[in-house]
Amino acid sequence: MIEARDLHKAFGAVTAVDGVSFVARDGEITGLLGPNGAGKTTTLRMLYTLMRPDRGEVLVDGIDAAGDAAAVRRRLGVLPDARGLYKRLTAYENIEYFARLQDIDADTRRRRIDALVAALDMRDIVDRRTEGFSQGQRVKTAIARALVHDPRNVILDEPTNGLDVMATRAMRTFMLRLKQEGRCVLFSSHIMQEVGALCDRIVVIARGRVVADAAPEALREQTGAATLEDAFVKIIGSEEGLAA
Ligand SMILES: Nc1ncnc2c1ncn2[C@@H]1O[C@H](COP(=O)(O)OP(=O)(O)OP(=O)(O)O)[C@@H](O)[C@H]1O
Repeated sequence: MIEARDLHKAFGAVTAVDGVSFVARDGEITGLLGPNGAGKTTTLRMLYTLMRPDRGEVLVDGIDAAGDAAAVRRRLGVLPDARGLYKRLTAYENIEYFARLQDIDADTRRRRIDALVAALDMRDIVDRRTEGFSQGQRVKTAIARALVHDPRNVILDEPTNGLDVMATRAMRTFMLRLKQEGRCVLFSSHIMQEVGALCDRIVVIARGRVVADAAPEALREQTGAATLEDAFVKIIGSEEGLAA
């Protein structure tokens, strides 16, 4: 379980995150949805301990990130916005390097990497150096690397960004599989259809604040909109109206 409690973050005069609170539960997919610049990446960065909040708390499986960041990191698998692979290493070596950093023994390493390579359908690329990889191939490698220590909680920053239709579908299937395994899956997106199709819960963020937090169907009903996309536009529109 991942919990954001009243998170705040400013960069000079820019308030990126302004009191964000929500809970992402185990066995559910939670979508953080918002327009460009809403504060999604900044929120996720605080959740995965890359960035310290100015104020507020992050709890992962009840552990306070400010108190024990290392324990929180062990419980998290993260696909950051910058996918960053070692280009001279093969995909396998990239994944294995992270497994070694987590002190995973050789047998377990091999077993887990084989399982991830099969699940992500990356047998044809696993022994290639990552230099020159396509966007989709990079994302797969970065996800396998993020999950090699078998974390209970998974944070994905715009996981389908730059992927083609087939790769996007495969990514969605993979996320549903993580959910079925009982993990807590939290991802960011600005694509309404994607969030609507996948999520048990949608947290809508605009101008650094949570403006809605509900199941997709409830969100539609609350706004009286015909489609989720209309609901989203209504929610964001009213927020901007309020702030103007
Ligand atoms: N390191 C930084 N320095 C200065 N400003 C920043 C920094 N990181 C984020 N911001 C600002 O904070 C705000 C929120 O940015 P953030 O990247 O969290 O939004 P986002 O919702 O992820 O947007 P997008 O969908 O465009 O990726 C923006 O106004 C952005 O310019």
